[in-house]
Amino acid sequence: MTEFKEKVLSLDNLTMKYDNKIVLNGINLDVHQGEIIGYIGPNGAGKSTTVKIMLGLVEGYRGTVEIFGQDIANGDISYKKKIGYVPENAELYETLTPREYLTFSGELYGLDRKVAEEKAHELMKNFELDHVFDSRISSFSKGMKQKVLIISSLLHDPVLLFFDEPLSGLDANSMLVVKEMIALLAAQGKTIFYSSHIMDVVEKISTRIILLVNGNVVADGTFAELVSKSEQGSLEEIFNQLTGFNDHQQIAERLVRTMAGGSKHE
Ligand SMILES: Nc1ncnc2c1ncn2[C@@H]1O[C@H](COP(=O)(O)OP(=O)(O)OP(=O)(O)O)[C@@H](O)[C@H]1O
Repeated sequence: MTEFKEKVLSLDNLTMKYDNKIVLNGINLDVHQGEIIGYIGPNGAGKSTTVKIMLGLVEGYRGTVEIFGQDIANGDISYKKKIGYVPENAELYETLTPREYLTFSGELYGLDRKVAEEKAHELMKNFELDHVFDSRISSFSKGMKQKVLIISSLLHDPVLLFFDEPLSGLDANSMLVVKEMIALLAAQGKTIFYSSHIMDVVEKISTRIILLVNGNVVADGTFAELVSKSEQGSLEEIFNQLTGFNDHQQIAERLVRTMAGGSKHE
């Protein structure tokens, strides 16, 4: 594999509070070109907050965030042109068609209208969606909408991609395509920051895994390094161990007992 050395992003003592509650507790992180970072952690750990800060969507943090060697607080937002983002909860303009929506988002990133439209059509074909290029997005299934979002994040050929649960709603075949595409993009020197709760996918695609718990990085390394430190066989087991979670069985039993409580069938 080609080795890329350039530092793409750097977090130095990144700290964030909401109403005096610490959400990020001094994160230090350097990410280099070509890395696929699996950014994982329990619900509420601070993953989306980190990503939104890097995208310039959340302010009020402390510490320094550098992207492409530039402090994002310096007022120059041109770094965003080289970033692609698939948010977890996306807002699509559903009354538009993919032709309209994708051409518009391509133009926002500075592409020529015709180029954006042709590229969007080509990418839709790759996802076997060209037959609905002119249908309203509101009529699409969840997986079809997710594909439009992924296409929208790729149109301007970004060098840094943030994917938050990108496989959400995709069928098994489409998942394979996206996973393979991520590996190819990284091999070309693009950098991927991948957040997901699907541990076996993160385990397989990431070149480096970062586990965030209560706003602290508690593990950072390749899957093999994490396995050798924790003596666990899967990322799911490592996650359970490092988040101190081992009472899933009792919780499930409590849920099922509570569910039956007060029911007429008793
Ligand atoms: N705008 C906000 N105002 C107040 N608190 C917030 C805000 N956004 C996030 N938080 C809090 O910050 C913490 C971290 O949230 P964040 O969305 O970053 O977690 P996450 O790791 O992405 O979780 P999940 O896996 O559930 O998506 C949570 O306690 C959340 O309630």
